[in-house]
Amino acid sequence: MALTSAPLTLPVLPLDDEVVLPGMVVPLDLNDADVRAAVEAAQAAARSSGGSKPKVLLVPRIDGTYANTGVLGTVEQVGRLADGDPGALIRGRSRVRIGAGTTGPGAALWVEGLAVEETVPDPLPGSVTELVKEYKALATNWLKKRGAWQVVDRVQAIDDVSALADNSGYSPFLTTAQKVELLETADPVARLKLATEQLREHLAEQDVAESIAKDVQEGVDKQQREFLLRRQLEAVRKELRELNGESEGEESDDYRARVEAADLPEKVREAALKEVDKLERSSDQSPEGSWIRTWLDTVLELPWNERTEDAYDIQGAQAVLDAEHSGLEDVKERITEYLAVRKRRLERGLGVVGGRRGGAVLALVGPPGVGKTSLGESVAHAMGRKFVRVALGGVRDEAEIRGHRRTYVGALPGRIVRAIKEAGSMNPVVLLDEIDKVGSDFRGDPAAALLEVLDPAQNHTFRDHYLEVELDLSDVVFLATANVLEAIPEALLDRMELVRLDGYTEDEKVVIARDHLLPRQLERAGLKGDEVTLDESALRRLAGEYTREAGVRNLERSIARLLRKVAAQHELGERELPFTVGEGDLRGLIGRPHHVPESAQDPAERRTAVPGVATGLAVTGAGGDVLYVEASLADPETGAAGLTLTGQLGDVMKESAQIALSFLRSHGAELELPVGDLRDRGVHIHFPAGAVPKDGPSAGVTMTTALASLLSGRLVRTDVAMTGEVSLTGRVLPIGGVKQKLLAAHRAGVTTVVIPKRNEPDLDDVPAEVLEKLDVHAVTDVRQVLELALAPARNGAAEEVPVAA
Ligand SMILES: Nc1ncnc2c1ncn2[C@@H]1O[C@H](COP(=O)(O)OP(=O)(O)OP(=O)(O)O)[C@@H](O)[C@H]1O
Repeated sequence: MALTSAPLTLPVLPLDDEVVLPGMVVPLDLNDADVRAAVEAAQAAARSSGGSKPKVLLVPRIDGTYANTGVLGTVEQVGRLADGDPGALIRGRSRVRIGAGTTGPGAALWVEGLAVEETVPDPLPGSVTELVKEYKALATNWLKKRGAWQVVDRVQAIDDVSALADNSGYSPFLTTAQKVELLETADPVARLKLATEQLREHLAEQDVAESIAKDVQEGVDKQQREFLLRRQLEAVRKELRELNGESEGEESDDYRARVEAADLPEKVREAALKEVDKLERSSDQSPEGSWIRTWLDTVLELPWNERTEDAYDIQGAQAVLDAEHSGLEDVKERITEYLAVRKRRLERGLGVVGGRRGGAVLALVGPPGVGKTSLGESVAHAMGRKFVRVALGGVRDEAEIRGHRRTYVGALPGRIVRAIKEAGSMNPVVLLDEIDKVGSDFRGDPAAALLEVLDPAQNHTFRDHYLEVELDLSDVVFLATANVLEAIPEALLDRMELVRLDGYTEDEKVVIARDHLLPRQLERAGLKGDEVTLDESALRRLAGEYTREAGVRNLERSIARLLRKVAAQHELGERELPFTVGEGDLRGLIGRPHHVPESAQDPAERRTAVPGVATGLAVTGAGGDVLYVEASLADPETGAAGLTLTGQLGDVMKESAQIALSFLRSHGAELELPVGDLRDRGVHIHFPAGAVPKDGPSAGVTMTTALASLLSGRLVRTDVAMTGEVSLTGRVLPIGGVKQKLLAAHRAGVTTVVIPKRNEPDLDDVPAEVLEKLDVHAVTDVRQVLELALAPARNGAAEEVPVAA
C-alpha cells in the first residue's frame, strides 16, 4: 500500500452514523443541508473544470466526529427519490485519507486528501484464494437464508479481493463501528479477513438464536397439543360414561387427585404421579391402563405413614403371654427376654440388632399344634402391634416373596408387601409360617429373598419387583415357625434365634384344654361357660386315647366334636343342661378311642406278639412317635439271599440296617444266635406306616433288636421302646430329639425306655412328671439293649420263626 503524491481537493459529504464503502451506490436526500451543500459544491467544481462527474468526499461522522478516512464518491444522477424528495445517486469509488481543510466554491466544507493505493499480490497466494472461497461460501449461505437469491450470483462473480471485502458494506447486521473498521483497513487482504470474521460470527449467533427459538417453539407446541388432547380425551371419556349410564359421581377413577391427597413419601409420590401420567395417556380399554390402576391401588393402599405405638411395658407383655398360653415357661421367658433386650436397645438408640448373629428373628421350632402360630399372635398382642401371618409352605418361586416384575401378565406384589398391606401399619409383627417348607427350583431361590427381608442391613430399602419403590421393613418384627429344624435353609438359620417347643405332656394338655381350648370351643358351639363341663378324667382320656400327637390340635378338634354332639342332643331334647362329661360318657358321644396303648391291648393282638418285631422311638414332622420294626428271614429254598429293606427309608437308615446285620453276623456267635441263617437266607426288614418317608441313624438299636429277636425266637418286651445309633462294634451312639421321643413313649403307654448313655444330659429337659412314669436306661453297648428288651426264651421258640411269604 502506498499513497499517491497528487492531493485531491474535495467537498465533504458527512454521513451521520452511516458508512459507504467503495463500490456501493447510495441515494442521498438533497433536503439535507449538508448533502445539498456538498453536491452543489461538487457540481460547481465540475462545471469549472469541465466535463467529468462531480466528485464528493463521503466521510462518516460518528457522534459528530469525522473518521480519518473517506470515500471518493461521484454524483451519478440528480432527480427524485422513491418518496418524491429531491435526491442524488452517489457511487463510492475509492478510499481517500483526509488531510488539511481548504477552500472551494459553495457552502460546503473542503478538504485535501490523498488517494489510498491498494496492492493485491499477483498471483494470489493459496491462503488468499481459500479466504476468497470461504467468504463467498459464508456470504452465499447468509444470502440464501435471507432469500436474496439474485444477489448470490453477483457476489460469486466478484473476483477482486478488495471489492469483495467492500461488498460487506451492504451487510445490514454490521454495526457502524464495524463498517468504519472495514473502511479504515486499507490492506485488501486484511480487510477481507476482517469481513469474513464478521460474517462468520454473525452466522454463528444466528444459529444459536435460531435453535433456541426452535426449541421454545417446539415446547410450546407440545404443551398445547398435550393440553388439547387431554381435553379431548376427557370429553370422550365423559361421553362414554354417559353412554354406559354411569353418573359423574361414580368417577372414583381420579387417580391424580387421590395421589395428591394421599400422604405418600416423596419418592413414592413421584413414581405414582409418573404412572398417573401414563394412565391418562392410555385408553380406558387398554390392558396397560388396568395394570397401572392395579398398581396405583396397591401403592395407595399401603400404610406408608401408619405406625402403631409400641406398648413397651415388659411386665404387661409377660402378663399377656401368660394369659394366652399355659405352660411353655421357658419359651415365654425367652420371648420376654427378647422383648426386654429390644426395648433397651431402642431406648439407647442402638437399633434392633447387634451383629449378624444378633438374633433379629425369633424362630419357633416344633411339631404341629404346639402353639407356634398362636404364640406369634401373642407376641403381637404383648407389643401392641398388628399381626400378620405369611404362609410359606410350598413356596418355590422367588417371586412369591419379592413379587413379579410388572411386565408379567397378572403380576402381583410379593407376600411381604401384601402382608404389610394387610397389617395396615409399617411396624407389624410378621410371622413367617413354615419357613422350613420353602424350597428352591428353577424359579429362583425364595430363601435368598427372605434373607434380604430379614437382614437389618438391607431391609430398610426392600425392593419388591412389582412395587418398584423402596419399602422400609426395618421396623417390622419378624418371627418364624418351623416343624423341622434340619429343613431350614442354612443361611436363614444363621439369622435366627431358635426357640424349641417339643410338645406337651398329658398333664399339660389337660391344663391347656381346660383353660383355653374348652372355653373357646364352648363359645363356638354357642354354649355358655357353665352349661357343659368336662371333668379331668374325660380330658385325660381325650388327650391320651382319642388323640396321639405332640401338640393339641386334634385334642381341640375332639373337644369341638364332643361339644357339637352335646349341643345337638340338647336341641333334640335328649339331654338336660348343665351337663358334666365324665370319662364314661366319651364313648357314647364320640365313639371308641383310636389310640389305645399297646400295653392295653390283648397280648395276642400286640404287634410284638411275634419274634422279630421291636419298638423304636423316632422324631417326625409331627413330633415324637413310636414306630415298629419288623424283620423276617426268607425260605432258604426259594427266597433270594441278601438284605431287603422296605418302608420308604432314606440312605442313612439303609446304612444303619447294613450295620445292624454286619454286627450280628460278626458277633452273633458270642450272643448265642444262629447266625448261619443270616448268611444263607435273605433278610427282610420293614418299617410299617410304609407310606411315610423315614431317615436317620437312630433306629440302629431297634433294628438290631428286631433281628436278634428273630434269630433267637425270643419276643421283644411290649413295654420297652428304644432309640440309639449302633456302630459296627456294637457301641450305642447318641441321637437327637430325646425330649420329643420320651414324650411320645409316655403317650404310647411305654414304661421302659432305652437311650444312649451320652444322651443322659438331655433328660434335664424332659418334664419331671414324664420321667417319673418312665424307667429310663442309659446304655453304651447294644448287648445291654438286647438284655433289657428281649423276653426270656420259651421252649421250642425256634420253631416259631416266621417265614416271609
Ligand atoms: N400352651 C398353650 N396354651 C394355650 N393354647 C395353646 C397352647 N399351645 C397350643 N395352643 C392352642 O392350640 C392351637 C394350635 O396351635 P397353633 O395353630 O398355634 O399350632 P402351631 O404350632 O402353629 O401348628 P402348625 O405348625 O401346624 O402351624 C391353637 O388354637 C393354640 O391356641
